[in-house]
Amino acid sequence: MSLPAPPQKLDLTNTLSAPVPPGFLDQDAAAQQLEEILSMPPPALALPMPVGDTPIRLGYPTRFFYDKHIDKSLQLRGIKPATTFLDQLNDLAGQYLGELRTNAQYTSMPGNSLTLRTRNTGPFKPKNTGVPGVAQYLRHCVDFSLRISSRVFLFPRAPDWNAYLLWVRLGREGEADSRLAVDEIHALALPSTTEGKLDLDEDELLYLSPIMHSNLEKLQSRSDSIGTWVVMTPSAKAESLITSLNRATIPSDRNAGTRGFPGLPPSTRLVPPDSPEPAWSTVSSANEPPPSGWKLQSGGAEHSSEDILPAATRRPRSTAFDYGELTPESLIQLGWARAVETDSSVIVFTCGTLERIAIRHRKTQTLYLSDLINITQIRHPPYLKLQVGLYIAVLKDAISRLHASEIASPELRRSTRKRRAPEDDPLGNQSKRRKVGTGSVVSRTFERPQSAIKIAGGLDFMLLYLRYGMHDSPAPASFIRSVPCLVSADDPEEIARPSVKRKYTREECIVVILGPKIGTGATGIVHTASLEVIDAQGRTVTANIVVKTAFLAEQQEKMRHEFQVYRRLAAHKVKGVPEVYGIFDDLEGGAIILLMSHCGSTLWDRRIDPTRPGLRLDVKPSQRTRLLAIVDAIHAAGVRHYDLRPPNLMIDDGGRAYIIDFDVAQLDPTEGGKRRERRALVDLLFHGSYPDFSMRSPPSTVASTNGDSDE
Ligand SMILES: Nc1ncnc2c1ncn2[C@@H]1O[C@H](COP(=O)(O)OP(=O)(O)OP(=O)(O)O)[C@@H](O)[C@H]1O
Repeated sequence: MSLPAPPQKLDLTNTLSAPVPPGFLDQDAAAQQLEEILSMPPPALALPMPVGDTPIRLGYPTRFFYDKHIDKSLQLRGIKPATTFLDQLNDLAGQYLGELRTNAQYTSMPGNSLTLRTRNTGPFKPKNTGVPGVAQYLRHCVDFSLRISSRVFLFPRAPDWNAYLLWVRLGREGEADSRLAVDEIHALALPSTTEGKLDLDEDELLYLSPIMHSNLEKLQSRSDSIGTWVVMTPSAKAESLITSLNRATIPSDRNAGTRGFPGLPPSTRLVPPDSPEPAWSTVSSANEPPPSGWKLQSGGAEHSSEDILPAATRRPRSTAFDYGELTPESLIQLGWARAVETDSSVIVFTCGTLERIAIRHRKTQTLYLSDLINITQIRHPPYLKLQVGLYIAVLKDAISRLHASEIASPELRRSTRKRRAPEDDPLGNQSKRRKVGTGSVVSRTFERPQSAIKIAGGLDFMLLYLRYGMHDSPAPASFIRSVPCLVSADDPEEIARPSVKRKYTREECIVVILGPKIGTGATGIVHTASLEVIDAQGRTVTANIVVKTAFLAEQQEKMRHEFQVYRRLAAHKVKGVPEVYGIFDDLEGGAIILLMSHCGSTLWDRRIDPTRPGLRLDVKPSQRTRLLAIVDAIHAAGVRHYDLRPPNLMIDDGGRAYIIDFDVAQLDPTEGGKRRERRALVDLLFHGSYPDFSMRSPPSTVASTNGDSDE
């Protein structure tokens, strides 16, 4: 069987010239034929067996760490059935298809264009294994549904059935974790240009109403995707999870376990509205009045007491993230968290054989679950028609919510954003953040506050709060120091592994408040953060820092190796690399974090005219000289970096240059290796020449210590 074509844009070139005049085509016969096409059962999925012996797990991805810190006003509070939802989707599809016939908009028999896969030729065998294979299968199955919903909802006057809507995996998240049998970031998307604008050509514009055009542009500027699809590989376990979703309860322990922690000043959050005219009646029949617009809610932690009780009093056996088994509860939590992050109203749980559709009602923080769908067997309504109704419902909901938020929050209309950066507020809201911590204790002396970093260097216990996007920790995570601060420790060679106390006072705690992500790499996710401690005079002193988080065992191994390299550099007093304030371990396991100084932005992000071929770096002569001096100092300390690329060369706000990212660096390299590395840096800085600008980090050679092996 032929593989599915990649998602196409509307191609009207062959059809523009010769639409059949209305009246010449039997509209009833055309509508009947389309119904027949939509009644075809999808083929069964024959997923190839994975090669090799990497076990794949139905576990919660590492995002679990972040999902424990969702703002209370956005968390799931209830689960209810939506037993009529599938019929409603069927009716919605029927309504739009009916309009096509009533308006005599069939210009050819649908079967002429939609014949490609109408014959049942046995099971569908995707090329890929695992979740990508299931995604390929689903894309194949719903190709007609995408074309038909594009036509009836967006281009009813177009003469043919080309797909405009896309069903995709969100690119910004990078590769899926190939060890997991679940991936929860598939969505519906509108095609966009490389500049992040709506991708519409002249022919498409011809058939798009000006109102719909403006709606789509606004939608595109808000978000690059709509809806949340949680895709699993088919198995008895996955089927049982989807089947038993309706019996899931809300877990009571889904936040970090720290108790008695200090509350942060409340932040004001704009909670986005539900649609005032939902495409589904299931939810509006709830007793609550429909929301009228954007609503302010206060978030922030609520507890406060003298003693802070850590989440655990012993270090975890392993700090590495352990996927664990998915349960119906955690599967729902996974879908809900992604829906909050992408501001989706619809969540589809699918494993290529069974499926459930869920609606997220924001106001009541409730998830409404449809009846179970058997993809190949469901006849009433048929699967393909159900999908047409679903895509229309998702679009209608997104557009209606767009209007509701515009009425209540006119400044959102002025959005000129081209493409949402990964960490832009996914709610599209302008959460007002107060500067945290300063002034909470009134100073009575004129002494200079002690440096926050110096004080933090002497403390072992840390409370980690998340405060950006959908995050506002209901409870902070408890972390314990596992290596010393390289700036203030008397003897950074000493590995300090403090034990965990039963309770801590506020003065004994470092408070770190994570802000948005600024980078991701092989080691982990990097955030800006604010660090706060109390000085000897009782004043709160703060510092802006950067925090790198590592979850999986191999990431943590890299991070600990990176720390050893920084320790060597600190011992040789090398300047021009990040100051490192220690690694801390999550007392509930699953994460370690490295605290370091902020070194500005990368030369890669600062390159001149990235649209033109060739690398043109924005680097001043004095910065070049400093970068070369830094690499000389690094080499003199007996370290070879091994990854001197533009994303690892930084310039801070004061114009000072830095070199970061030592996770693949090697100790005690050969002299020849150091010379070659310096020459490569000269080539990069003076000639913009570099082997492959899109190259990722070379594979880690952490175990070896004298590597010249990559040359
Ligand atoms: N100290 C810092 N100051 C400012 N930004 C930083 C700092 N450390 C990291 N970043 C940002 O985070 C990104 C990823 O960090 P880093 O390269 O250290 O991570 P990694 O996981 O080791 O990546 P790689 O896959 O390249 O080895 C950097 O490109 C940079 O944008």
